[in-house]
Amino acid sequence: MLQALWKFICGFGYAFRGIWILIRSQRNAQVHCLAIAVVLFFGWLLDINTNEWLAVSLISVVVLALEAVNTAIESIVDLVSPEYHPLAGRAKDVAAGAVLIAAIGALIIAAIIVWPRLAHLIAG
Ligand SMILES: Nc1ncnc2c1ncn2[C@@H]1O[C@H](COP(=O)(O)OP(=O)(O)OP(=O)(O)O)[C@@H](O)[C@H]1O
Repeated sequence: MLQALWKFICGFGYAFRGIWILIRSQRNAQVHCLAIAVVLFFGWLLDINTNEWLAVSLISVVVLALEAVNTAIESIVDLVSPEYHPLAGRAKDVAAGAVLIAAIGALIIAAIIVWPRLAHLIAG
C-alpha cells in the first residue's frame, strides 16, 4: 500500500520534471507561457466574464499540453529515426500541426472576446 502511494507520488515528480524540461528547453513553450501571461493580464484589464475566463483557460491549457506532446513526439522521432525518413518528417509535421490548430483556436477565441469591446470603444 505504502509502496503504491510512493510510486504515485514519484509519478507526479516525473511529470513535474517533464514540465520543467519543456519550459526550459523549448522556445515555443516559453513563447506560449508569455502569451498566456499577456492573455491573463488583458483578461483582468478587460474584466472578462466567467464563461470567457473558462474559454481562455481551457484553450491556454490545450495549447501548452499539445506543445508538451509535440516535444515528446519530437524526442521519440529523434531517438528512433536520427536519419532522414519521410515518416519521421510526417510525424513531426503532424504533431506541430496539432499545436498550430490549437494556437489558431486561441487566436479566434481572443478575437471573439476582444472584438465586441473594441467595436464598442470605436463606436464611442
Ligand atoms: N528524421 C527526420 N526525417 C525527416 N524529416 C525530418 C526529420 N527530422 C526533422 N524533419 C523535418 O524537419 C522539420 C523540423 O524538424 P526539427 O527537428 O527541427 O523540429 P522542430 O519542430 O523545428 O523542433 P524544435 O521545436 O525543437 O526546433 C520537421 O517538422 C520535419 O519536417
